[in-house]
Amino acid sequence: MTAITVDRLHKTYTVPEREGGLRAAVGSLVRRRTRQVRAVAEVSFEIDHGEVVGFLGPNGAGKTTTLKMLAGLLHPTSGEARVLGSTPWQRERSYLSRMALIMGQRNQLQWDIPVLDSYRLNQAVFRIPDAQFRSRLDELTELLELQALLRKPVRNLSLGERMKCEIAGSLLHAPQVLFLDEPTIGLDVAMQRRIRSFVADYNRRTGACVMLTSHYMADVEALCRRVIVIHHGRLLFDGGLTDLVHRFAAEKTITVELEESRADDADLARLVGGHPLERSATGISVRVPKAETARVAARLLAELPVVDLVVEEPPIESVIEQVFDAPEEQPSGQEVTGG
Ligand SMILES: Nc1ncnc2c1ncn2[C@@H]1O[C@H](COP(=O)(O)OP(=O)(O)OP(=O)(O)O)[C@@H](O)[C@H]1O
Repeated sequence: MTAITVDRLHKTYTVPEREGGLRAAVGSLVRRRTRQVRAVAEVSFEIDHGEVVGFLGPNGAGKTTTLKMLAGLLHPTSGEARVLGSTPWQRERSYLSRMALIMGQRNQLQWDIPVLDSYRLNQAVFRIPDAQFRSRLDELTELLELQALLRKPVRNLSLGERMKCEIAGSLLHAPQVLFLDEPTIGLDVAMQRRIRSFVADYNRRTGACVMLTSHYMADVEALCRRVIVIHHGRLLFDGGLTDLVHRFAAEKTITVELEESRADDADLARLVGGHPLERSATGISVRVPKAETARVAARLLAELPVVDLVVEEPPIESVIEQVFDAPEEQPSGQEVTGG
C-alpha cells in the first residue's frame, strides 16, 4: 500500500538580489530585485508502507527541499503530494502526529534544558498519553543507550550523543513515516553503524516507511534496496540499488590470481587491451569497460596460468559519482529568470 505519492512536485525559491555599493542599496529601496532559484523540478515517485528508500543527489540537488515539503515545512510552487493520505503542507494535526523529520545538521531539541525535559515538551505537543510515553522512552533508552544522557542539557552532549537523543525524541510519538536527512553526518564509524542498525530495526518492528538522505554510501547499502536519485532538482533514477549499479557502472574490475607471475609488463598490457592494470603479490587486477569484460577475461584465462578469477562491480561511491556526472539540460541552483 502506498504511503507517499509525489506528483510533479516543483519548488522555486525567490531570493533577493543585492548588488554592492550605496547606489544599489538606495535603488533596492525603490525597486527590489529578486531572482528565482529552481530547487525541485517536476519530481514524481511513490513509496509504499514499510519501504526504506535512499534519496540521493549531490549537494544542492534538492533533497532537503523535497523532504521539507513532504514534512509540511514548505509549500511547493506547484505539484501535489499525499503522505499517509494527507497533503503535508496543510499541516493537519493527524498528519504531523504520524510523521517525523530528523535533520542531522539541525538541532531540534532545546539547547539549554535536559534531554528529558525536551522529551516532555514533545509529549505535550504530540499529546502522548503518559503510559505510552514511558514505555516508548524506556524502549528507546535501552535500544540507543541513553540512560546517562537524559538528564544532561543538550549543549553538553557530543555530536553522536546528541544525534541519538534527537532520533529518540523524534520517535516518541511512534511516527509511521520517517524523513531522515543526513542522520549520520559527522559521526564516527561505530556510531554510524549503531544509528543504521537502529533505523533498520525501527522499520522492521513498526513497518514505518523511511526516506533517507546520506552522503555515506554505507548507510544506503545497509538500509536501502531502492534508491531515488535527483540531480539539479530533477529525478534521474528510481529503482533498485543493484539496478543503479548495472545501469551506470561503466567499468568492471577483473582480478586474477596466478600460479606464478611470469608474464612481463608488455605481455600483460596486450592481454588486457591496454587498460589500467595493477600487479599484486599474487596476481593482477584490471579495470575494463563493461562491454570488454568477457573478452579480456577469456584472454586472461586462455593465456595465463590462472588459479582464480573474480569480476566485480565498482564500489557504489564511484557509480554514484558517474550518475552525478551525467549531463543535464538546465541546472538548478542558478538563476532561471530575472525579476
Ligand atoms: N531557503 C532557500 N532560499 C533560496 N535557495 C535555497 C533555499 N534552500 C535551498 N536553496 C537552494 O535550492 C537548491 C537545492 O537545495 P537543497 O538544500 O534542497 O539541496 P540538497 O540536495 O539537500 O543539498 P545538500 O546535499 O547540500 O544538503 C540549492 O541550489 C540551494 O542553494
